[in-house]
Amino acid sequence: MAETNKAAVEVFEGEDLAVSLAKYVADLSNKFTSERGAFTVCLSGGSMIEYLRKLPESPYLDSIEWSKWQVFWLDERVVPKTHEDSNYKLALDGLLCKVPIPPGNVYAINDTLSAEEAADDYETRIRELVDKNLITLSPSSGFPKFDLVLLGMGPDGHVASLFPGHPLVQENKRWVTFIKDSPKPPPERITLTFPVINASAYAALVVTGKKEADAIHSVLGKSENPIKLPVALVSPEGELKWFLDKDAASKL
Ligand SMILES: O=C(O)[C@H](O)[C@@H](O)[C@H](O)[C@H](O)COP(=O)(O)O
Repeated sequence: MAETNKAAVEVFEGEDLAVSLAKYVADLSNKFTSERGAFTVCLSGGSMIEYLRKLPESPYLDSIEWSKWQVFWLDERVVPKTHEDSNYKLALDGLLCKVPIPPGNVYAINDTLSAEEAADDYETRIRELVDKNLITLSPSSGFPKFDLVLLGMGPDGHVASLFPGHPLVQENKRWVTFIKDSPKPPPERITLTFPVINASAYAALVVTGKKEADAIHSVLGKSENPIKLPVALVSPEGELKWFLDKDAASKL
């Protein structure tokens, strides 16, 4: 395992990535549920849910204290929850319907609102949970501190719905914001901002595939003039761990 700054980078073959990711998430769930009786997790769309496929299996199905999980989304598409493009639906079908997380602990985006309204609404709901001490604030930045954020990365180096060259990448006041011109369809999305991602206690970046190799090289490889892709701005207060497959790591 290689170390970069505070980040650990591991490259996996075949099933090993999903096996290791499940153990990583389960270990953090045990840590936070025993330390503070809750585990706040932010999910992504894309292939993340597929990579979490070992969690609803033995031994984790029985060993994880699912009732203590509080589930959020890093980003969501502005579509009905039943739509094929919905990140909520993806997580529901692939993970949430298979594990006993109380429905009240699952914070889906309100799909009856416009993008602007849904972003405001999601931020307000996170603020309410901060008031109830379910989510803490980072003492250094004042942004909400999730226990674990699970990030994917697109071939262009985007994370959540923070795309290269888009002004949202610089957002430094809002906790949750919206985009109406996402280069990855569908165009309307809401997303947590970088200060929230970077306040997290733990962050995992799960990246697989040959199309991602150039972006991975630009952020983790040795380059004289590294291009600042959004993924390069992931720098949590806590620990960052990269889970790569051989294709994504092929240019390192
Ligand atoms: O809603 C989305 O589009 C996702 O949340 C998105 O941010 C995703 O995490 C990346 O695009 C990586 O996608 P893959 O894991 O499929 O490469």
